[in-house]
Amino acid sequence: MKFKLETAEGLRPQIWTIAGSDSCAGAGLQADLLTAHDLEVECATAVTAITAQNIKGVTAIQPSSPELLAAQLDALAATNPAKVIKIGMLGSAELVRVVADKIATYKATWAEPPLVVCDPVLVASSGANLALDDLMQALPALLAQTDVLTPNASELATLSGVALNSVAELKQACAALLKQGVKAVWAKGGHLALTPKIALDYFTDGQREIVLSSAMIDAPHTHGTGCTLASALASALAHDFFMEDALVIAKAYVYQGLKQVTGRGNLAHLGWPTERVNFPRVESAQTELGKQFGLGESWPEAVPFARCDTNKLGVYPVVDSVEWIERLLNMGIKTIQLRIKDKTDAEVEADVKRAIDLGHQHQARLFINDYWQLAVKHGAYGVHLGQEDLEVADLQKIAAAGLRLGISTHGYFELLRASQLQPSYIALGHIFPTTTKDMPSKPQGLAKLSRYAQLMQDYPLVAIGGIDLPRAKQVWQCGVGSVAVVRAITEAADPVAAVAELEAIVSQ
Ligand SMILES: Cc1ncc(COP(=O)(O)OP(=O)(O)O)c(N)n1
Ligand SMILES: Cc1ncsc1CCOP(=O)(O)O
Ligand SMILES: [Mg+2]
Repeated sequence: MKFKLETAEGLRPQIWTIAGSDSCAGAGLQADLLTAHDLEVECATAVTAITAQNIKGVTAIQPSSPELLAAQLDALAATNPAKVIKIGMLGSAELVRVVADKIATYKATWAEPPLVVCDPVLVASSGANLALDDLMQALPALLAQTDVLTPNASELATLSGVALNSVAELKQACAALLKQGVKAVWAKGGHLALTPKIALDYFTDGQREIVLSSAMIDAPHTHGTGCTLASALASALAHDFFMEDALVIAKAYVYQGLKQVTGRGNLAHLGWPTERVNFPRVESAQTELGKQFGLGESWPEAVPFARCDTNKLGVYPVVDSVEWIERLLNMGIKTIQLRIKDKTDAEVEADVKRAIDLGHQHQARLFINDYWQLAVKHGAYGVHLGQEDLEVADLQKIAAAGLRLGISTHGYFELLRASQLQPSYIALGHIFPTTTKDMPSKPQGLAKLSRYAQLMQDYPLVAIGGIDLPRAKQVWQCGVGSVAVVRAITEAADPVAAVAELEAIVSQ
């Protein structure tokens, strides 16, 4: 079942597009509206220009007056404050100044300052040059208000003054824009000569670098891809996805649309992306492209792990003592985890060994959290590791010993990156608020969970975090194969009844 992505008030989040009208509706505000609708946000518009164009090019432009643009923005600000503002074509320096001034005010005065995604439409993908010299001069004021800039190769080269003949120059160009006050740059590689067969995108905010790749699609037309990508990014950010998640959603949305460019040459708008083939590959320090980009973040190499004997791992208690392991195995639990925190190997070894032995006796899938060396040493069914654990664990050893591996993930990006390691299961969390573990992020909720489950429907998936008995049914309806719980069992007045109730839910 797919749950709706909506605000606490039951509304679609609000975004704005400040953009030009494209008469053929493949790009500009028309593309933004179609994208926003597909990605389940409400999109208000402030029109910067009316253009006459088709996929062959732009034949006329009539910019809005600065007063008219300002009036549109004032009208929207009064009743529809935006969570994210997407900026597209701004036909003149005066309009750039109006937008930069207004956004500076919103950022300074709104209770929830908007995020700004700016697609610097200097050259449309159809080839028409919409840039004006004085527009370039006005741009720095807008760049200073921009959270993510989404230039294509030629826009990036023009704005930074750096030719893009190498990875080093691409990075240099992005660094130059960060210096101008842009918080992050997402350089779109669709037109990059560096990797002709791969549509490669490079994101940096000066702290982290993300490289996403997809096979290049030989589409007859790419009109509107830039606008669509930026508005898809804005839409995903409006749903509170992390930046890295929003990037992969946007790239997948454009990719699926490009595969089905319409007979008239416009990108297709096909709804929320759900098919894994349309999602990009996440490059890492170990991959060919990752090496080319000098990605530093340590990330393990992919190794094939033993598979779980089922995709439906069912009720999955996560407990911190051998006593609980024994009690629950005696109740018939078949998937279980020993999760002891903050002790030395020597302190936990006896408990780990005892739990593993009990797992074998009951023919249960016994996972050890964190202590992977002890799990290997004593032959556990599997190991559970989080994102940070992956940076230090030796996955080759875990795989070579025939243990299963479960990995924690917290969104699309981590899910895709984890799936590239082909673990035995993937955990998705935290779904609801929890007091059991300090979580740096917000709970994911059912709407996001149902989308992850749809994307990875052939994979053993485990949902975790704040799942109590009343919520377990809805979590199960999202399509996961397992419900992992701590307090729902350990703090239940009657743990036997709680297990029975959970078992009844997962057998539906
Ligand atoms: C099934 C399952 N999912 C997630 C976790 C959390 O693992 P991790 O992120 O490594 O955090 P700690 O549990 O180690 O605090 C888990 N243990 N089990
Ligand atoms: C270990 C862990 N990882 C993500 S949430 C969580 C704790 C889940 O505990 P509870 O079921 O009591 O909310
Ligand atoms: Mg851990």
